[in-house]
Amino acid sequence: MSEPRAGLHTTSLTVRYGGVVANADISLSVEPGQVVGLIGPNGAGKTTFVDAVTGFTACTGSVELDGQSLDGLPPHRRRALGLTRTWQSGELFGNLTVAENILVAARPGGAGALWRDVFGRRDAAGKAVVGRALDAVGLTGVAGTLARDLTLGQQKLVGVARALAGTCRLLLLDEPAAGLDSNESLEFAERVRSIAAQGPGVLLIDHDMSLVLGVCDVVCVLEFGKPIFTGPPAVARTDPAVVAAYLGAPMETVDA
Ligand SMILES: Nc1ncnc2c1ncn2[C@@H]1O[C@H](COP(=O)(O)OP(=O)(O)OP(=O)(O)O)[C@@H](O)[C@H]1O
Repeated sequence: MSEPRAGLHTTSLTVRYGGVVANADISLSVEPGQVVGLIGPNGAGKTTFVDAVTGFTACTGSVELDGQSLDGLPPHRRRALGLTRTWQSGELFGNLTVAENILVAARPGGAGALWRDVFGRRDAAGKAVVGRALDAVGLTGVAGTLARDLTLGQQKLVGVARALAGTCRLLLLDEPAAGLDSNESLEFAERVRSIAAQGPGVLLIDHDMSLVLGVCDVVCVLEFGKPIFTGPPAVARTDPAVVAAYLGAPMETVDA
């Protein structure tokens, strides 16, 4: 018998919203430790793909994580298996601390545990979860800060920390760099690489092409829900179909 395939694998994933085919026959893999970019024009189907993989929207085809089929599982079961995501809109609770924001998403143990967390009686296990998640995104000393008092860049990182807390085998980042300046974006790229180096595969959606083409091992380009290119960023930069559909002009490679 063959070994189960590690990582995320979709086969012929298709999503229809009425007459709109938002994802058409997408077969994509994200291996452990790999950063894969999913790019394309507005409305190309990127968020739909993340919604389908994470179980928030119905699809046909199949989704597999570390050899296990996720088909038919609700979002919380997929999350428990280590499939985690961020959302396009800033989803932090501004009037909770960073630690509380992380714990409300990651904390097993039901309402009693959550109640203790929110009212400050966090146990050692909860503190360790928060500490590990913040370390992974390089944020220190902010656990007790209210989320609304963080910079936008820090808020984005806390969103990622929240997705990493608990079990994370595959991280899906939906436009995590929107609103970041170029320095914050560079710093964010380093964080993405270091997260992948610790094990989980990362699927990155963003319109910041310097970030995506600089950080990803592979990019998949969608147009009208269909993959038109899957391959190395260096090739995507000048691929005629990618240039015509999305980039507008070939992109120069910039040495770090
Ligand atoms: N819930 C929905 N109901 C109906 N149509 C939808 C729904 N969500 C998305 N769509 C449509 O599906 C297509 C893909 O949208 P999607 O949001 O996945 O694109 P996107 O590539 O993420 O765009 P953006 O870069 O603007 O975030 C679009 O035509 C969109 O209008």
